[in-house]
Amino acid sequence: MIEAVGLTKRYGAKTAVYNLSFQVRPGAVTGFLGPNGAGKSTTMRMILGLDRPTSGQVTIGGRPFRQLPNAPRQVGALLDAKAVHGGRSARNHLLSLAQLSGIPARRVDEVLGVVGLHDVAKKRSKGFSLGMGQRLGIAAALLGDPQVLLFDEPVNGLDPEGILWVRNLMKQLAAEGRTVFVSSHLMSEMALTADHLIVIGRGQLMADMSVKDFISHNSADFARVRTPQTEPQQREKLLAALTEAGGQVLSEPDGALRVTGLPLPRISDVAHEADVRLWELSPHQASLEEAYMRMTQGAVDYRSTADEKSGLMQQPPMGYVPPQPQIPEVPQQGFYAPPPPQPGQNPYAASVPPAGPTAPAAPAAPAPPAGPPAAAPADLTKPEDAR
Ligand SMILES: Nc1ncnc2c1ncn2[C@@H]1O[C@H](COP(=O)(O)OP(=O)(O)OP(=O)(O)O)[C@@H](O)[C@H]1O
Repeated sequence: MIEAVGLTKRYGAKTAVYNLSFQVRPGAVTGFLGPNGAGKSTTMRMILGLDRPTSGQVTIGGRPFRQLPNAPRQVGALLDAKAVHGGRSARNHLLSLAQLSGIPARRVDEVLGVVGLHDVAKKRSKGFSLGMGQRLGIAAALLGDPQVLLFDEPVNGLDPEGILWVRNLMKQLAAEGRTVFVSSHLMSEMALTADHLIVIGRGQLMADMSVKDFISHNSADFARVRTPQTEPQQREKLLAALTEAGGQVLSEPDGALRVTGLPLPRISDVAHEADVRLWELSPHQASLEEAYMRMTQGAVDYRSTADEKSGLMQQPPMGYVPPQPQIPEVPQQGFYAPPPPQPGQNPYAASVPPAGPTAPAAPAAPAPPAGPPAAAPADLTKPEDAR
């Protein structure tokens, strides 16, 4: 087991890891998640005795790494796949590591086979692709057949087949009773690989729970509700009415309201009672990636801004009509989100047929008036919120 207690690391004025306490247990894959710069690599380096904590401590099986007898036989790690002497062949690189730890040479051939590098074992590693380098790093971690394994972003640079291979390897190592600690910044990958999650942001613990719990806490259903953009007071009225009715209401960046805790028919009733017109009422399910981003959004170091293309914008040619998004028709039982109407149009005169198996066929809708079609965002008819 890996155990961190009050782990803190400062580099001058920069606090990379702050007061981090967690346990990584054997027999499970524990995902270590956090955005870029969250402190994952720093934590891993401290676990491996490569960086000294400013305060706190971290132990493996009750001892700091540097006090473990024959540590390479107990702990294997992939930290930086590029930390290889490029002039050496894959086999020679592993052989030199094996000799340092008293590991027999035949083990080198075994691990080369496990990671699929047998055929290129004699090639110099400087010619290796990123994915091959990752495989070589994983081979080095497996060399001593250790009980504790740490992998820092092991799927970086791997193709889909390689990613699946790493995923299965992690699971297999955990099923053999080993402690497997794997960092990533991708929630989607960890949801498929890990049993347990430790999430950090700006060096601090944000979540420590099983993947199952993370999913059940964070993939709740919610409704998106939109009122006419031209009448902001309607939105405020609805927000107050929904809160009063017991809903939890959050504002979305595009002005819509995200409502949890109230079923869609109740939201419709509340809006009707408050005399608020709705332009959208649609069911959604929060994705795990989104839940993770919400959790860590205040802890992101690098944020992009919109590219204003100062002085570089080209005028579209005369007569250019921008392509309109194709909106797939995904019927939602009983609900649909009509596109925002154009000024002067009736928002409910759209040609969407009523949903439900017994609904009569809708009469053919009249052709829309000439002019630009309504710019409906593609998410309006999606069952899940993919943004
Ligand atoms: N040697 C160092 N000197 C100064 N600052 C450092 C040093 N190492 C890391 N940091 C800073 O500490 C913070 C945490 O870095 P770290 O590499 O641990 O994050 P990470 O979660 O592994 O990020 P990434 O996913 O981008 O690799 C960052 O702000 C980084 O700039």
